[in-house]
Amino acid sequence: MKDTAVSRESLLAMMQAYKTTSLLRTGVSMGVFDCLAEGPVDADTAAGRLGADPRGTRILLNALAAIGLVEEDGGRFGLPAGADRLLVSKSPGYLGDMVHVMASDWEWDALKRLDEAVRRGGTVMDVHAETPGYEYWEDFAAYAVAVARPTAEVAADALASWAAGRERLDVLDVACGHGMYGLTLAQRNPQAQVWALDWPNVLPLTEQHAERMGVADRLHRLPGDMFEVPLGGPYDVVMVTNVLHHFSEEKAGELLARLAPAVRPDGKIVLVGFTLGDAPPAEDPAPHLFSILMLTWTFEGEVHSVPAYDRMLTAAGFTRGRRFDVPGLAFRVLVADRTS
Ligand SMILES: C[S@@+](CC[C@H](N)C(=O)[O-])C[C@H]1O[C@@H](n2cnc3c(N)ncnc32)[C@H](O)[C@@H]1O
Repeated sequence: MKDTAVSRESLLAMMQAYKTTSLLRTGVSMGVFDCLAEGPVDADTAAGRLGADPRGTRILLNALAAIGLVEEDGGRFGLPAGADRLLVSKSPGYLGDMVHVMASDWEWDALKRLDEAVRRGGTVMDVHAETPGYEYWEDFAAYAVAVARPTAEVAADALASWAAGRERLDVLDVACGHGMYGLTLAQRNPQAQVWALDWPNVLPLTEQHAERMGVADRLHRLPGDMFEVPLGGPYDVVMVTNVLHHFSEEKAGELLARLAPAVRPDGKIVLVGFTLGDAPPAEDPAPHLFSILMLTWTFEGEVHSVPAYDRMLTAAGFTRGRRFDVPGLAFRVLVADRTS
């Protein structure tokens, strides 16, 4: 049986977990893993390549070795299995960019004020996830692709046979960020046209991804507030991914009700997000840890349950969602049809 007792060791590890985060973030941002990608080197050589101080580099490399992100052997430092695939920027499985999101000052500064957010029951930040044009969303759009792409593939798979039979596939990607959800549909379906809705400061990033994915000629911009901007349409697919948890169930439901008339009668809505299940928090930690970020960073946001999503969907005029899991990630994809 798993030992769940709180121990001195577990508490001391928790108190210092931020050091691990800082080491990973520094290793990525200074290019340490790229510098070691060609093979092991000593600290002085690494310092020369990084343009950093030899003493600072030696201390950093030994600390990275202490947490297993680098291997040390006789004073030479190299990459262990996994780091070569996940932390070297040229690798197709590169995950390092996510430090600019998950280990960013934006998130850390918000979490420093968790106690105040708990007392108030929502954000105390002057600038936060609901601030129009928040700069964090530019970093998110630039760097969160590695996690979004596999989830977008699951969503595209879920729609594949239905989409293939359609002459048109007009897609509205609401709060699109990087745009991976709509852009993946465009890559898979040559008839697809994608309308990308987000704040004006984010859409240039979406356009860059569209260029890279070869679908920029089928991307259209809808800059503005998703609660106010004219939606155009109607659309065959409306995608609302990883944004409803910014709001209470009531406000998220209002957004879905606003979007519903923009969906063609035989169209579909696709939701993506963490979902809260019935398992105790210790058995399914991801949604609870994510809700902590929402508490510090939004007025009323938190992770919703699948029944809550179904309530919002049916109240807005959709069927309940068909649920698809994403291998290795805690996201769920929900696909629903219009009923009215
Ligand atoms: C967590 S990101 C989700 C991005 C993408 N849909 C995904 O699934 O990864 C939230 C996005 O919502 C956008 N956003 C937040 N509030 C918005 C609003 N009121 N109107 C338009 N976009 C908004 C942000 O700019 C950001 O790009």
